[in-house]
Amino acid sequence: MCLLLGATGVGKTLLLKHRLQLSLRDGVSELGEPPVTLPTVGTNLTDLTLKKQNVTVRELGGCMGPIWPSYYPDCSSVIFMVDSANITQISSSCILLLSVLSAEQLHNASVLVIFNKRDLPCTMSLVEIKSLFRMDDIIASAPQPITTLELSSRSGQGLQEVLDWLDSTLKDQ
Ligand SMILES: Nc1nc2c(ncn2[C@@H]2O[C@H](COP(=O)(O)OP(=O)(O)OP(=O)(O)O)[C@@H](O)[C@H]2O)c(=O)[nH]1
Ligand SMILES: [Mg+2]
Repeated sequence: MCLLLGATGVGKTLLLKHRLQLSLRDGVSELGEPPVTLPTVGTNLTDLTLKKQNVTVRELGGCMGPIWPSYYPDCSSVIFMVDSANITQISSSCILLLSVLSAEQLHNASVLVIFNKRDLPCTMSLVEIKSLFRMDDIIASAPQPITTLELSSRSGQGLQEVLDWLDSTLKDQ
């Protein structure tokens, strides 16, 4: 089980329900305009078939933060999403990420941090965002292996890298 976590509105549902599944079926270039999504009150469960291996991804809505830990026991990998265009949410996202990384039950999980919404104009560069996040310090001190990626769930740019990461976590198991 892979958990898809992140503050509300960062783009988890768009990625899981309308991008990962579709791109596996039709290819990354055939995505089209994104449909409207609603805030997830609860969880979204999706099975993905990657190069003949299956992985179940569970999105936990941002508003479910207080009960995220009850889903940690079955989890072998974590995708943590950040809205890199929402500068006011950066510090709270950073605190959320630190609390996820410090959870004992997730110490053996592989972690992917996605900086989403890279299509929006006037966003900071990835270098600036990572420095606000103190990403290098986080990677150096966390017990988990952490990978970072840039993504636009809207355009699909970066989706293939997310699929490749998911595939690599399955091979490691
Ligand atoms: N421009 C742009 N908008 C995006 C992108 N990803 C998601 N969005 C938009 O952001 C809004 C929130 O997306 P959701 O997928 O519902 O967010 P969520 O993380 O599932 O939110 P919760 O379920 O409340 O935790 C929607 O209007 C999406 O279309 C992106 O890469 N670029
Ligand atoms: Mg959602």
